[in-house]
Amino acid sequence: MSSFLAHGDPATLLTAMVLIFSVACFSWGAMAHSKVVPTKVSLCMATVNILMAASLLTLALRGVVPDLLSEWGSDVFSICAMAVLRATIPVLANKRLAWRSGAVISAGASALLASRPYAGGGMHWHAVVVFAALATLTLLAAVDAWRELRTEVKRGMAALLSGPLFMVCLLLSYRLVQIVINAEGPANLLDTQRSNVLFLWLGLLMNLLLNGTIALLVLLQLILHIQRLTRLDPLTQALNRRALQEAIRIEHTRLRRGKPYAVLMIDMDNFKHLNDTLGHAAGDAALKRLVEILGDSVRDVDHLGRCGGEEFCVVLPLTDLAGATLVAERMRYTLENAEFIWQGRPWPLTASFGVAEALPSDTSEESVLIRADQGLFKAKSQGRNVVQARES
Ligand SMILES: Nc1nc2c(ncn2[C@@H]2O[C@H](COP(=O)(O)OP(=O)(O)OP(=O)(O)O)[C@@H](O)[C@H]2O)c(=O)[nH]1
Repeated sequence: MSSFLAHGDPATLLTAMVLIFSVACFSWGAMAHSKVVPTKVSLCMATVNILMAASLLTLALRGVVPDLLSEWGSDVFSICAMAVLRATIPVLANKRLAWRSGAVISAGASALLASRPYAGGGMHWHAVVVFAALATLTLLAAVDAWRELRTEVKRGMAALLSGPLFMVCLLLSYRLVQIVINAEGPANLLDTQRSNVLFLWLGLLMNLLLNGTIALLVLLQLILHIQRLTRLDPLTQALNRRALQEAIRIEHTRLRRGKPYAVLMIDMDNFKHLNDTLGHAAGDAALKRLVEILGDSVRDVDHLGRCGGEEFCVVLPLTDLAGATLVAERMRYTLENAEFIWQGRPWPLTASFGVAEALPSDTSEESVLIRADQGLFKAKSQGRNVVQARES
């Protein structure tokens, strides 16, 4: 394989790379125009490809224009391209551009590159600086991608999706080590030596990997976004009724394998009065505040959802009645003592809670929900702002 890849004309390979960058740039530009993909991401990726193509094209001007414009320009373009790519990764997770580290590394590397002349054996020093900067920037991008992905998908999937970026980083580090160890070795991309041609082939693969990985990450974000839209209540961002039903069904299947669960039914007290006094917008804000407060009392494995109106439900896996009652009591207390201010006017928020645990005799999740509902009804009839547990 490596002997096959070692064949090839560097100029042809570089031309192929420029073509790939141009096509990729056009595709990202088209996506930015269509607004299917977040515009910032597509524009950044179009910029990455323009800069990479510019880096290779500037190299072709060697001998025609002064060194500063050809070699130095080419190096700086490639470093800037990777800096933009690194900055783009957090944008995929709807965060801000991470441009600072890229700007510092690009500026530092550009200054170092300009500090020594390219002519007369200076090539080696410059290659070390370029590959060190590129490898560092790719590592930062890969770590960022891994970190963002870990919060959204399983560990294996995160490794698979951020893997190509780590691979590119390894490739660049390999090239760096090769240059450092072999001080006389080829540091010029137009060199026809076997190791350089092999590196160019890998570089071609690297281009495809970089663009392909980012396209895949964009696709993943779109899928996760659609999933969020179908699973979340648009007002409160708690789970919607359908997602809640699915969660309870799954927990009920686990009950048959000896894994208990409990359910809390929660209803905000005197919500109609709040709506009638402060207005519908205040009611909406109160629902959001309620979810915020309840959300602080649940674990990552719990499922908090909105059943409709001002009624909510929490599914607590691996929890018995006593544990669920404690959680409900903590929620009730926190809500009662939390602040809700609407247009400068404080308003007390309280809720009533019905608690039930799943019993081995429950043929379906419906029985658990009915008991939790009965507990809630009792809590309301006891004067509200109360937790009521139903044993059976
Ligand atoms: N602002 C707002 N109000 C809603 C929403 N969904 C339902 N409501 C209102 O919530 C109110 C529910 O009133 P009730 O069922 O009488 O409940 P309550 O006033 O809390 O009474 P208790 O539960 O007995 O304490 C109704 O006025 C609904 O119009 C919503 O999404 N936003």
